[in-house]
Amino acid sequence: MRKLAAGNWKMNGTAANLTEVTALAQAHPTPACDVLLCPPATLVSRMADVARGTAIKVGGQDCHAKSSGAHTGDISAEMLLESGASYVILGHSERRTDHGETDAQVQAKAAAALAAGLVAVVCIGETEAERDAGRTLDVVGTQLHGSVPDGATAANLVIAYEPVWAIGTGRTPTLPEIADVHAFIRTRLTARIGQQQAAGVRLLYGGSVKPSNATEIFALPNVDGALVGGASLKAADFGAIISALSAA
Ligand SMILES: O=C(CO)COP(=O)(O)O
Repeated sequence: MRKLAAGNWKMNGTAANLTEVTALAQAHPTPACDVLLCPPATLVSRMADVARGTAIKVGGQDCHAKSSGAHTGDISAEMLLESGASYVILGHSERRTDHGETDAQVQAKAAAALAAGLVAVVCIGETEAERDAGRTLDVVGTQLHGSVPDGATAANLVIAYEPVWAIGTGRTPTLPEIADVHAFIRTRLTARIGQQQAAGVRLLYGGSVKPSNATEIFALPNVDGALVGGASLKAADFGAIISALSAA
């Protein structure tokens, strides 16, 4: 499978930051992995223009489950596609927290993304309290089961395991802990969509991935890339992560 280095710019970036995309494309003209950047919705179209003809793919950070209608402030999967996106992040823990998104809503959004022809990057992960209570696999399994839509395949689904307590904190699980959760996700995905498809779904780790820890994380079995927040904003940092993944 072709691995995936995905950047989530979250609510960061204006047109001035698109110089980072140009720099990244120049530094990595033919990466040995897929490269994705997900800017705020306001920048999707312009980033897609900048990235056209390069190895960089562009994605959204959320979409509505419906393709159009009276939903002020929302955007649909079809709109993202038309803007030049080929991926969309769904069910990020910040969406689940800030907007109360449930597994059922994430699943409906993911179904809409697949129907529109986007690749859905479905995010799952436990809180610190859930990990401390020994409930990590229980929580991750429930989120996975509830969030993956029917019709998901290796080609249209990516899963990002992002422990909530590791996001933006500089803390990460231990390497064996990451490997355990990823193996569990692969097993559960196999039960959900079958061995052939599940084997090809990219499982990303996310949460405080940096150039300094990327190589050891990418060496783990069932880690097929990363979903990177803060370190995706600068071409130098994200480029180093792309190099680490390309070498893995
Ligand atoms: O939430 C994340 C990516 O979606 C991870 O963010 P950080 O890499 O900033 O910890």
